[in-house]
Amino acid sequence: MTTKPPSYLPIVLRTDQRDALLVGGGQVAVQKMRLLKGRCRMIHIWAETLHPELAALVEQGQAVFQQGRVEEEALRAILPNMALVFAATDDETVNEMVAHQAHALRVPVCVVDAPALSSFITPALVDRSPVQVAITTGGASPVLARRVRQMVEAMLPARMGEAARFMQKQRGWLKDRLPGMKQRQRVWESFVDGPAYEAALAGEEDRAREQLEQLVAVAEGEADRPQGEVWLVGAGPGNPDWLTLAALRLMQNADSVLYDNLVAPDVLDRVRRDAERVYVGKKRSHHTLPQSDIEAEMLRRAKRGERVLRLKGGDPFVFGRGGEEMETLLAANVPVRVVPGITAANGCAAAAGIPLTHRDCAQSCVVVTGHARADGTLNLHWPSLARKGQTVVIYMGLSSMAELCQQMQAHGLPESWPVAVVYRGSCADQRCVTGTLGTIAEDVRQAGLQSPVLIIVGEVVHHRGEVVQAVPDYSTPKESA
Ligand SMILES: C[C@@]1(CC(=O)O)c2cc3[nH]c(cc4nc(cc5[nH]c(cc(n2)[C@H]1CCC(=O)O)[C@@](C)(CC(=O)O)[C@@H]5CCC(=O)O)C(CC(=O)O)=C4CCC(=O)O)c(CCC(=O)O)c3CC(=O)O
Ligand SMILES: NC(=O)C1=CN([C@@H]2O[C@H](COP(=O)(O)OP(=O)(O)OC[C@H]3O[C@@H](n4cnc5c(N)ncnc54)[C@H](O)[C@@H]3O)[C@@H](O)[C@H]2O)C=CC1
Repeated sequence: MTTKPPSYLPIVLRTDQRDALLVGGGQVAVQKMRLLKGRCRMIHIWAETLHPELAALVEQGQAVFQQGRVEEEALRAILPNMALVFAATDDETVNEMVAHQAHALRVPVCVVDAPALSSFITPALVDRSPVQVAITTGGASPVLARRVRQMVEAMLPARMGEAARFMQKQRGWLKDRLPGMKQRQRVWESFVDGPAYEAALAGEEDRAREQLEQLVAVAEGEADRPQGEVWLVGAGPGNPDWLTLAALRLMQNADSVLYDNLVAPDVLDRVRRDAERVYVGKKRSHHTLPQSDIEAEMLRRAKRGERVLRLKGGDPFVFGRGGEEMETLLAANVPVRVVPGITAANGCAAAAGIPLTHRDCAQSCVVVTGHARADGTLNLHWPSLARKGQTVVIYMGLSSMAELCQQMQAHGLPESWPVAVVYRGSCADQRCVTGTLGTIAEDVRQAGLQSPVLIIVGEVVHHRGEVVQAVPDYSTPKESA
């Protein structure tokens, strides 16, 4: 005969005015204590021995300790004062006895290693108080519950609790202003979907309040949709696992996204499905849209209320022209948020296993652009680049590689000076070619590398390690040299 698995109802129990009892003082009791701490009036711990973390809590007056073996009589006396009980000793018969007494007195009890004896079980918890997410597998797999918690942790902004508290504070006056519940609901939906929410998350109460007032005015039919915002966001070198949590959140919230060709398709896939996608290009010498048109497009969209995501490969402030875009937008009074991304120097170095600095050979690292001037020459200060003890990282340098290598040697570096060229670092089709100032131009030509590449010049290239690739479905890098 098969027994039906237990069913559980997740509810939210008020505990601040009640005490809780922990029977047992070991590692597992510590885990349960962390849940109770700050949520109950007092934690009572009954055990023979006490884990140092529990002892510290007793010291601080947040828990009281009763030392010794649990006794039935005394247990029955205190149980009715408890909101809940954990039986967490390593002695099965003791845990059973505690459960039995608790059931008799109808006090909720969790026996940590015996769900069958428990009237409740403990969920994994994501805490952004007052926002809390409890995860249960109904006892099927605590490790799975913990894994789900990790996923939810990554999804919820760190300061979500702050935004929730802000929203709570506004509910009183909002109810007076907008008596219709449907109307209020719509205002709150626009709030959490929009820049006001981002302001609340950032702790900018005044700005959030101002924007909420605007939404209310819109609901009352007294104003147009408020102005939008532009988010300048770095998408990193291409591996979607290397996006920041903030980038991912904004990608999920944007109304439209303006992206250039360095943004990997895997990254773009993570943008909200119904966001309008605008390709604004930028490959060497054939810009899809000139920079001024890109800026005008962002302005136009923000002015009509959109949350515009300007998604850039790498980092917006490292050779990304994010500085110019920010200045234009701010001059037009459009609010701008900037979220950094992993820039190609960091990303390609990590992906290729080349440290950018190393105590043995590189005390500094210089990043420069290898983008040539109209006359085809590079505008770089060679004496400060061609130095030992330093790593030089060149962005967009493929087409001027020959001049670069020649100038480095003309300014004092030996022909044997190491160079690495990384193509699409961190992406599934990443490649890395290594050589020297004397050979690399030919090595790269033979390997058939195209743009985009990042060039790393310096002895750190000798420290290159065969690192495990960051992209999970990726076998081994296609190698030459
Ligand atoms: C039924 C339940 C009763 C209860 O304790 O409430 C229970 C029971 C048992 N746990 C066992 C083992 C482990 N438990 C964890 C971790 C957690 N266990 C938690 C809850 C629960 N555990 C309840 C079900 C919750 C649900 O599924 O909904 C979490 C979620 C919350 C918390 O503890 O606060 C917390 C993760 C918190 C987080 O990280 O977010 C780990 C991993 C680790 O510590 O990393 C291991 C070792 C790996 C393994 O063995 O699986 C064993 C076997 C003991 C043995 O074999 O000796 C039993 C007994 C049994 O299953 O019969
Ligand atoms: N639910 C869960 O998440 C997990 C449960 N477990 C189980 O939980 C139990 C406890 O594990 P740990 O905390 O690691 O054990 P532990 O050995 O570190 O601690 C046991 C505690 O129980 C106390 N104790 C034992 N008999 C007592 C009695 N008669 N009266 C009062 N106190 C008594 C001891 O003084 C000690 O403080 C074990 O049975 C273990 O198998 C283990 C891992 C995870």
